[in-house]
This record gives sequence, structure tokens and C-alpha cells, in this order.
Amino acid sequence: MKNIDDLVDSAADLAERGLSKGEIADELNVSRETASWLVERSGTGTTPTSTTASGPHDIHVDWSAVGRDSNRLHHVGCAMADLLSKQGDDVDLTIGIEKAGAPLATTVARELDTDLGTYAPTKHQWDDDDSGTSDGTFSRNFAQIRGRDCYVVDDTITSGNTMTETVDAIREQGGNPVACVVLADKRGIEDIRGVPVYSLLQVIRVGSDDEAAEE
Ligand SMILES: O=P(O)(O)OC[C@H]1O[C@H](OP(=O)(O)OP(=O)(O)O)[C@H](O)[C@@H]1O
Repeated sequence: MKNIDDLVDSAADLAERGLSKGEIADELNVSRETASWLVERSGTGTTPTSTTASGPHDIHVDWSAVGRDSNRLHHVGCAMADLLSKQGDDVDLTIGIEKAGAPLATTVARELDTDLGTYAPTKHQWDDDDSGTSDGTFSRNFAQIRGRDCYVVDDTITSGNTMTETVDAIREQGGNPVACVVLADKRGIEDIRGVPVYSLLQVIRVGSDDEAAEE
């Protein structure tokens, strides 16, 4: 996807196929607020809200050039694993946050020679009519967590809510999150609940207005 018009067209297409705002946000890798704005801008949605006047403050990270090629994915996974290597040798489990974090976690786990687990966060339970209060889930098809140190892998951090939820869920399951790693961190977060966060790319807003600075 090259520009905002492509995103708007994609949002319109997904809305016409009946996807909810949460599902469109998932597909396009943007926040729900941004998904709403894109749908409204396309003319597919309902009456624009006040947030649509100037558009939401979000940045779309398109890493499909990596995601569509297993060789590139492997190399990027190696780079993410390298960021974690300073954490020591005791970790034998890598947890990927679904959906996008799972293939990245697979390559990280292979590089670090750890087991692999996945977590489906609450956002995947979202619908337009609810508040996303369902519990997230760890897949039974992958490694279990109880009593184990682990790494956490995702593609992006926007608000940090997904990573925070995952760290909390791992602890509730009796695991010990040692470090988190993402491709791109839009917030410049150093740690989540005391767990260090590493990223290949930091997205830093330059010349932001007052509203953006308050985010
Ligand atoms: O920091 P946050 O504001 O919580 O946002 C970050 C999350 O959003 C994206 O997932 P998305 O909802 O696009 O779903 P996907 O990974 O299943 O594609 C991304 O993969 C993170 O999981």
C-alpha cells in the first residue's frame, strides 16, 4: 500500500464486504479510530464524527514487503532475535501476538532455539457493538507457558494496550515475560509493567502539534 488513497479504497472494500470496524482495523493494521476515519472518508460509512475533521493521529506501518517473503521474514526475525540476545540463555519460549506477531515469533523462536506459543488478544473479540471486554486466549496448538520464562513478539506498538494485555495474561498463566520485541514502536516505550521493550524501528513524530504531543 503506497498512500492514503490506497488505504481509503481498501477500507471501503472491506466495509462493503461487511467487516466491522474492528476487523477492518485488524486487516489494515491501524487503530479502530483510524479505521473509522478511513471508512467515513471513503463515503462508505455513516455520518462523520468530530475526529474526522483533521483525521486521527496514527501512522500506518506497511511491512508487507517483509511479510510476503519468507526469506525476508527470516532475516528480520534474526534481527529481532539479536535485539533479545542480551537477555541471557535461560529463556526457552517465544510468544507471538496474533495475528501479525505469530509469523515473526516463529522466525525469532527458530533463531533463538526456543519453543513457540501464541496469544490472541482481546481485540480479536471486538465487534462494533461491544467494548472488547472478552478474555484473550493462548492457543493450545502451541507450547504452554506455566512456570516458564518467555519473550513476547509483535509487529507494532501503537498505544501499547495489546502488549500490556499480553504481558498481564502471561503472568496470569504463571509465566514470566523477560522481554518484548517489535518491528516498529510508535510510542517509544522503554518497558511495559517492568518488562523491557526492544524495537527495530522507533517512529518519532517531528514538529507535532499540541494535540499530538498530548497523546
Ligand atoms: O499498541 P496497540 O494500540 O494495542 O496496537 C498494536 C497492535 O495492533 C496491531 O494489530 P492489529 O489489530 O492490526 O491485528 P493483527 O496483528 O491481527 O493484524 C499490531 O499487530 C499490534 O498487535
